[in-house]
Amino acid sequence: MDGVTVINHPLVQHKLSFMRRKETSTAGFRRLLREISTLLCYEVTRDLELTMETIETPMVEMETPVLEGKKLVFASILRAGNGLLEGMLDLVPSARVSHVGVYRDHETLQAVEYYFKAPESLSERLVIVVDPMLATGNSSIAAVDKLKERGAINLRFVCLLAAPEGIKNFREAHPDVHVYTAAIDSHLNEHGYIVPGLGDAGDRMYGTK
Ligand SMILES: O=P(O)(O)OC[C@H]1O[C@H](OP(=O)(O)OP(=O)(O)O)[C@H](O)[C@@H]1O
Ligand SMILES: O=c1cc[nH]c(=O)[nH]1
Ligand SMILES: [Mg+2]
Repeated sequence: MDGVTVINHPLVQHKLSFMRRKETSTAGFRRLLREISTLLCYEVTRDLELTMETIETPMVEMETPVLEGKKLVFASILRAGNGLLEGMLDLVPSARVSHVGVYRDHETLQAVEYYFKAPESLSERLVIVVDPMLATGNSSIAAVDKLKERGAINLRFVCLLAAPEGIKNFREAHPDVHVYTAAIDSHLNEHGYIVPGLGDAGDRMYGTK
């Protein structure tokens, strides 16, 4: 599918299967999400530009590659995005972080914004937006709208599960933003939940209902 990468690494698929199981505990779900996010981070950053830098090893001077440009930004869509954020920061500890507070109204399925904070100079940084679930796409579309409004121009979106409806809506709204997901599920049910899915990611992470 154009503009969408499915990350089918065996470890990602294995961990995702455990996250889907309804008997997986809150602690287990959180741990798996953190583990899986490091693998997703590895994939979403695999084509980052490098530049050569001169360093001295204990033996000699050498030219060696380092990441080019300003520190990247992880933009977490609250709350559930924080589960992906933590593992990504394990891998890229110097990244900047943006928090985008958006929840989905249960009746209308529209995104309701309640918080936004981002580092300076978004326009000069790669912004990797993270949220485990892409269902209708309303939340991620609203989050990317907001980040673009604040200057972001180079964005990628990473999730765990996507519904075909959400991918279509998101790609129509933001054709310039590549989507990375561990799986594309069958459909949305009448309440806007992904089927077969894994339930409500935020509730499963934090033990709320
Ligand atoms: O694509 P959509 O139809 O917008 O649905 C996906 C959104 O729903 C969930 O958040 P939720 O509203 O449950 O908020 P939470 O993370 O605080 O639980 C999920 O983490 C996404 O942000
Ligand atoms: O299946 C879904 C849909 C939206 N949000 C979730 O957490 N799960
Ligand atoms: Mg939720």
